[in-house]
Amino acid sequence: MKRYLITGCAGFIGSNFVYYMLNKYKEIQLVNLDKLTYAGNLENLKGVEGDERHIFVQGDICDRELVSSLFEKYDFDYVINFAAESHVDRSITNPEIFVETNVLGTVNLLQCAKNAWFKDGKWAEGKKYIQVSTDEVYGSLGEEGYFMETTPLCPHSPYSSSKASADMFVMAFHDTYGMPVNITRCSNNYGPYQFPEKLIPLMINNVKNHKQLPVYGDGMNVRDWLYVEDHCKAIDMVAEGGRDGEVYNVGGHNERPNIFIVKTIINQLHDRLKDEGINEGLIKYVADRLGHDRRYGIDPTKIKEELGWYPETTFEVGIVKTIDWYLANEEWMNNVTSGNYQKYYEEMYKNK
Ligand SMILES: Cc1cn([C@H]2C[C@H](O)[C@@H](COP(=O)(O)OP(=O)(O)O[C@H]3O[C@H](CO)[C@@H](O)[C@H](O)[C@H]3O)O2)c(=O)[nH]c1=O
Repeated sequence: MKRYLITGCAGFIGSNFVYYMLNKYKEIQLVNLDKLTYAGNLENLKGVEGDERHIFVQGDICDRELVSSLFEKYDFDYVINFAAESHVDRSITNPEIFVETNVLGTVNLLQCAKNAWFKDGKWAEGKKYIQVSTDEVYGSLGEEGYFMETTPLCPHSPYSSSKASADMFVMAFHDTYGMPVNITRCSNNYGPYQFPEKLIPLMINNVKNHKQLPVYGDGMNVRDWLYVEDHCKAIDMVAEGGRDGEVYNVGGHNERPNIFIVKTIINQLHDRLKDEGINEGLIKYVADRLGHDRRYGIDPTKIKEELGWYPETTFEVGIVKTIDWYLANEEWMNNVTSGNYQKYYEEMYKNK
C-alpha cells in the first residue's frame, strides 16, 4: 500500500487531490498536513471525515521536528507539496510570508525527505518528491506563443519569485544529491473549494450578493483555465509515470480574458437565479494589479505525449459545474469566509 504525505491538504487544490486519490485508489494511505491558514479549511475535507485511509495533522511544513517525525512514523513513498501561500495580491503587500512558506518550507520538506530516503549512500526504492508549481514562474506572454518546460524562468511577482525559487531548490536536490523529483507547473485552476479571493469564486460570491465586481486594469489580461480535477489527474500521473528530474506543464489551452470570465458568471447567474439585479452594471474597473502579468498560456504537449494526460473538462462544462457547486454550498462559503467551521473542526481534531 502506497503512503503519501500531502501538504496543504486543506487548501483548494490539495483538498481536491485528497478526494481524487481516495476515490481512485482503494488501498492507499494519505497523511494530510496543513497549517490551516486563512485559505486552508478543514471544512474542505468534511467529505473524507471518518475515512481511515486519511489522517489529518495540523502543522507547518517549516517545522523540522514535526515533518521528520512524520517521515519516521509513516515511511512515505511520495511527498506531494501543495502547501503554499498562493495569492499574488497578498504577496505584493506582504512578501515575507511567501519566502517563509514557499521557499523555506519547501527546503525543509526536501531536507526531511532526503534524511528519510537517502540511507547508506543510496536512495530507497520507489520514493518520489513532487513539487506542485505554477506557470507564473515563466513570467508573462505577449499575444503569441506558449510556455514550454524549456521556457526560462522569469517571475515578476513576489509570489511567482518564491515559487520559482522553490522549483530551483527542488532541481538542486535532484542535481546535487540525486533525489527523485518531479515538478508540475499548472495554469489557473478553478472548481469546488477555491477560497473566494481568487477571480472565479470571488465573482460568483459578489454577483450573488449584488456586490461590485472589481476588474483589474482593462480586464483584458488572459489566464489559461484548468478544471481542478484535471489537474489532480495530472499530478497522479506524474507521480506514477513522470521521468525522474523532469518538469511537466499542465494546462488545457483554455485561454480567456478576465472580462469574459466575469461576464460569463454574470450571465449564468442572471439566467439561473432569474434576478434582474444581476447585470453588467455590477462591473467596476479598478486600478491594475502592480506588475500584472498580461497573459499565461501553457503548452501541455510533453505531459500529453509522455503520460497520455489530457484535460477532460472543457471550460463551458467546468464553469457550469463550478457555479452549481457554489450555489449548492452557500454554507461552505459563509463558513470559510467567517472562519467558524475551521475553529470547530480544529477543536474536534485536537480531541481525537
Ligand atoms: C482577485 C481578482 C483578480 N483579477 C484578475 C487578476 C488576474 O489577471 C486574474 C486571475 O487572478 P487570481 O484569481 O488572483 O489568479 P492569478 O493571479 O492569475 O494566480 C492564480 O493562478 C496561478 C496559476 O497561473 C497560481 O499559481 C496562483 O496561485 C493563483 O492565485 O483576474 C481581477 O481582475 N479582479 C480580482 O478581484
